[in-house]
Amino acid sequence: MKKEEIRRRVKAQKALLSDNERKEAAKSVFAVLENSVAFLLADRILMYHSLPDELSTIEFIDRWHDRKHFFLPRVNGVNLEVLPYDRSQLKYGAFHIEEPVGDNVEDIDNIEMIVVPAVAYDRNGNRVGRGKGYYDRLLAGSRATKIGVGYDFQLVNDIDTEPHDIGVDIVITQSHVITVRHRK
Ligand SMILES: Nc1nc2c(c(=O)[nH]1)N(C=O)[C@@H](CNc1ccc(C(=O)N[C@@H](CCC(=O)O)C(=O)O)cc1)CN2
Ligand SMILES: Nc1ncnc2c1ncn2[C@@H]1O[C@H](COP(=O)(O)OP(=O)(O)OP(=O)(O)O)[C@@H](O)[C@H]1O
Repeated sequence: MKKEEIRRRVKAQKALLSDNERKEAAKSVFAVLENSVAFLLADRILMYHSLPDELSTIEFIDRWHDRKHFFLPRVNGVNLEVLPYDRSQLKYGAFHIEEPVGDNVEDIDNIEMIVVPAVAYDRNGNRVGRGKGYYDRLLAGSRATKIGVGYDFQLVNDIDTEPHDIGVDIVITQSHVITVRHRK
């Protein structure tokens, strides 16, 4: 399926969710994540600070921030920078997403796990984002374990990929956990 078509469909399905469905989905997806070997082994983890239409990461970050080193992305022009998460030091940035402040930019090589937001994933770990290529550019330089999380309907049958697309290693939704094989 074409990326534009996927974006349109997922947006329509998100609009139908109740607050309770949103809450329950985030709870169960992050419960799977926190019990995964990959998460238990990782200390330095790049999360995303959720937008209202994404699985909420707020409760999860709150729960674990004393025990893991969390990082968040910050938009800088066409690129994402990675900075340490500090709850008291967040500011609304581009796209009205809360981002870290300061100049403590982390080298992406030091990140062991990345929870990658997306509009949709398929069973081969391909992803469709919001169409600006931020994560494709960031992930191109990283060997971290990449985890995609989303609602069940964000797992789609197949995604038309382009050469610059970088996929994820694991996809977690409420009803599915997919470990992608044969990734480069
Ligand atoms: N929570 C979160 N943080 C993130 C991302 C993300 O997808 N989710 N990003 C992932 O790249 C980067 C920010 N990129 C973004 C790109 C577009 C839109 C956005 O709201 N797009 C509108 C379309 C508006 C427009 O075209 O300008 C939309 O999707 O409806 C948001 C974030 C970095 N941080
Ligand atoms: N590694 C890269 N280097 C330069 N440009 C890139 C790279 N990856 C993607 N782009 C550009 O970014 C634009 C958006 O790509 P695409 O539609 O695949 O984004 P996306 O995967 O949906 O978004 P995101 O990665 O932000 O979640 C494309 O025009 C593409 O040319």
